[in-house]
Amino acid sequence: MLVALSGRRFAITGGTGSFGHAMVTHLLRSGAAEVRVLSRDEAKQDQMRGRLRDDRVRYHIGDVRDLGTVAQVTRNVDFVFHAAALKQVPSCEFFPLEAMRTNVLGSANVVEACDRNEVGSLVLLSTDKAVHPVNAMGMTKALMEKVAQAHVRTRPDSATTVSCVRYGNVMYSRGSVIPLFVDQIRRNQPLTVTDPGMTRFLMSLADSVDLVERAFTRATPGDIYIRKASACTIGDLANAIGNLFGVTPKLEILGIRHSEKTHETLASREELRHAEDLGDFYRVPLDTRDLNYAPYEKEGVPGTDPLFDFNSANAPRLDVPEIEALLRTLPEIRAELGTAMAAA
Ligand SMILES: O=c1ccn([C@@H]2O[C@H](COP(=O)(O)OP(=O)(O)O[C@H]3O[C@H](CO)[C@H](O)[C@H](O)[C@H]3O)[C@@H](O)[C@H]2O)c(=O)[nH]1
Repeated sequence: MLVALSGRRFAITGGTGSFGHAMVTHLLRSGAAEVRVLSRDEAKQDQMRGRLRDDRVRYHIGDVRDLGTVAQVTRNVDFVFHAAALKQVPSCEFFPLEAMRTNVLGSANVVEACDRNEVGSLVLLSTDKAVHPVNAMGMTKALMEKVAQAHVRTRPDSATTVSCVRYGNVMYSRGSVIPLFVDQIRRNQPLTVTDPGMTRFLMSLADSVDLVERAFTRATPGDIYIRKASACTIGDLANAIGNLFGVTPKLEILGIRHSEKTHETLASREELRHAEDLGDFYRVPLDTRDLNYAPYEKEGVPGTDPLFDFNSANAPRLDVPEIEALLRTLPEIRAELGTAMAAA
């Protein structure tokens, strides 16, 4: 139960996406007084309205690219979670300026609106692809983090605590590889694996929501919260999904896709140098040193970088049975398995 958050008012940008939707559901269960959902797609809002049937949710059509819209949605709310983004790697690659407009300028609007409306806490959703970015999606998310931090540096008197949470892959999110593999198994098709040795962090939606809650209630301005997620290889993931459905899947190897990394990084070694280890999480605090040139040239901090980043190759590695167990906790997989058993 979100004791600190119960009875409060929230706004969520991108509230109809997988992550936003899980957050809205969690906040309603935890006693939120009002949850405003800002998103562009009226059909998805309508579906969500039908599913949730809760008068505490208020739906706003609009785009984070418009400051006026965001300012209106964030008036008189206590907490804002910013999840709206262009997050498909290929579309951001083809249209990097569109990614800039939504992920960077849109995020700047959200920060500005929250500051003006004196929102208590704003949490921005980032991704492992923002660390040492190789594609436009990751680059714009990295800049989003910088926009959030620059705000904290330039407006230390702001009433709003601005922080970021950084995630790896959220399991079963829309358009991601797990629902794709499940669908391929259902259709009796080979599983299209890019590279069996490729690794990704795995996080359930429930764990993701938990990290946002922590940032809402405990972050200090400029923090980046990172969960120490476990990882797996894509080959093991394919086999684990096959096992769940009682098949030995055929793999069709595609090769690494455009602008894709073999391993993802959640925290760079430069960040780990000053990160606070909170058990299940890292807190990367803002470097608050004055950025005027004189102190920049003269004031260093003693210390050495650790040798390694925290990445999906050296993170705790889940084996096939462990991946199976994790997959079984997902409501979507349970529903799929129930249907598969009923059909058998
Ligand atoms: O047919 C496929 C599709 C994907 N993969 C592999 O499966 C892994 C996960 O792929 P996803 O497409 O599910 O996820 P990505 O890592 O490409 O990126 C996803 O996770 C990111 C967070 O890290 C962002 O949220 C992003 O929008 C989202 O697509 C990757 O190693 C990918 O190569 C396959 O093997 N076969």
